[in-house]
Amino acid sequence: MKTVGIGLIGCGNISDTYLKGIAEFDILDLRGIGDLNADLAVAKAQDCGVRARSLEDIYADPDIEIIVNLTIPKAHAAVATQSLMAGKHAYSEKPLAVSFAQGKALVETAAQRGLRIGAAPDTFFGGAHQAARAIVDAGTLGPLVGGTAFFMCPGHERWHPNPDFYYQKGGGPLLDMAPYYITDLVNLCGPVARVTGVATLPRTERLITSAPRKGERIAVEVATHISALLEFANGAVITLTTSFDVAGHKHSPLEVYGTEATLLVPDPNGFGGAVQLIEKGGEFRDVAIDLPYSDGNYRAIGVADMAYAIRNDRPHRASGDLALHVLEVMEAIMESSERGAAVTLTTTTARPEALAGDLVNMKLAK
Ligand SMILES: NC(=O)C1=CN([C@@H]2O[C@H](COP(=O)(O)OP(=O)(O)OC[C@H]3O[C@@H](n4cnc5c(N)ncnc54)[C@H](OP(=O)(O)O)[C@@H]3O)[C@@H](O)[C@H]2O)C=CC1
Ligand SMILES: O=C1CO[C@H](CO)[C@@H](O)[C@@H]1O
Repeated sequence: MKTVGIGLIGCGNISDTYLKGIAEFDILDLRGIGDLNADLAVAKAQDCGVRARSLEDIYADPDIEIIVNLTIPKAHAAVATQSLMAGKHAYSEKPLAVSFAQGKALVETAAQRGLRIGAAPDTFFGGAHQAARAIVDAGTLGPLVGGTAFFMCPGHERWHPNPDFYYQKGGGPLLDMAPYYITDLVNLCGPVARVTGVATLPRTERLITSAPRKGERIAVEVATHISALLEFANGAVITLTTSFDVAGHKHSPLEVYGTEATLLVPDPNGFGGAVQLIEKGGEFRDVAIDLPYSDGNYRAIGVADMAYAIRNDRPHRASGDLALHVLEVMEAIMESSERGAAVTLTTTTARPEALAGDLVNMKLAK
């Protein structure tokens, strides 16, 4: 099958993971990397044995079909729009955009131009999350009733070299981390219909404790502790809390309850981990994970899926519609907090197809 040319824009912290991931999928042909900071792109290219190019050059290259956008959230929409205007399919890191209106415009632009738009997270392709999905699809849980989703930590200024964006519009624990949780929940339970949320901002300033900017302070523009109730279209009600203000906790990342059984799902910011099941009257047991992509970090599999989808003329899974729905859920949580009332969503989305049908010899190859 003809490979798909890839241009990568944004050579910061997460780019190494993508460069490794892109190299793992035969369908992807990386044709160049670029960054606003051209020196950074050159240094990264030298380290990784790839080619640094100017942004203009990447947008203009007819052999590049997909632009992978690893810039900070505030730049996602502009870079994706420019990619689409240059006739390229666009795949962005999460969130799709910093507002629902921006995300909607992107999805519309892609449709008008007959191009694809997609976004991270792609961790739901992971073997553990696909195994959890198979349990739900088999009906083992019975009708879904509810669940919990928790991401809570003391904040990313402890380790990220340039953590400002986590405290600006498009950041905060909700837009930064909830995409993993909400996307996996949609993968398992289907779309969300209505949300209620309460968001707080316990600290207006954060102290960077990571190198090289240790000691600098960041002004906080967004809520950093948010609790929400997600009412799914199928009737399940799931509690979600995301926080950058919690020293530690002992909740599981994701629990899904049905009338017949409870499913424990591992951290959706990863591809693997233990999936556990307890059926009524039984004991917790580990679910066997005999699916691929559970033993490492396969970020960029969503890009590979988009590339195969282009060649095989089928929908891609980490789609613009899915990312837009997730973005609307997050924005609605904030709106609910401001208004003190539940907010009904305007979008819905189909669950992404389970992975098995596109695997050949246990590798994504269709
Ligand atoms: N860090 C992580 O562990 C993970 C991050 N992500 C996501 O990946 C994205 C990037 O994160 P991360 O790598 O940490 O961020 P970084 O800040 O480390 O890197 C982002 C890079 O993008 C560049 N950039 C900003 N705006 C533009 C633009 N308009 N055109 C071209 N380049 C631009 C920045 O340049 P400059 O600094 O000069 O502005 C910077 O070099 C975010 O959406 C984040 O949520 C996802 C998973 C994990
Ligand atoms: O998306 C992300 C994945 O997890 C990291 C923390 O562990 C975040 O910083 C990041 O933005």
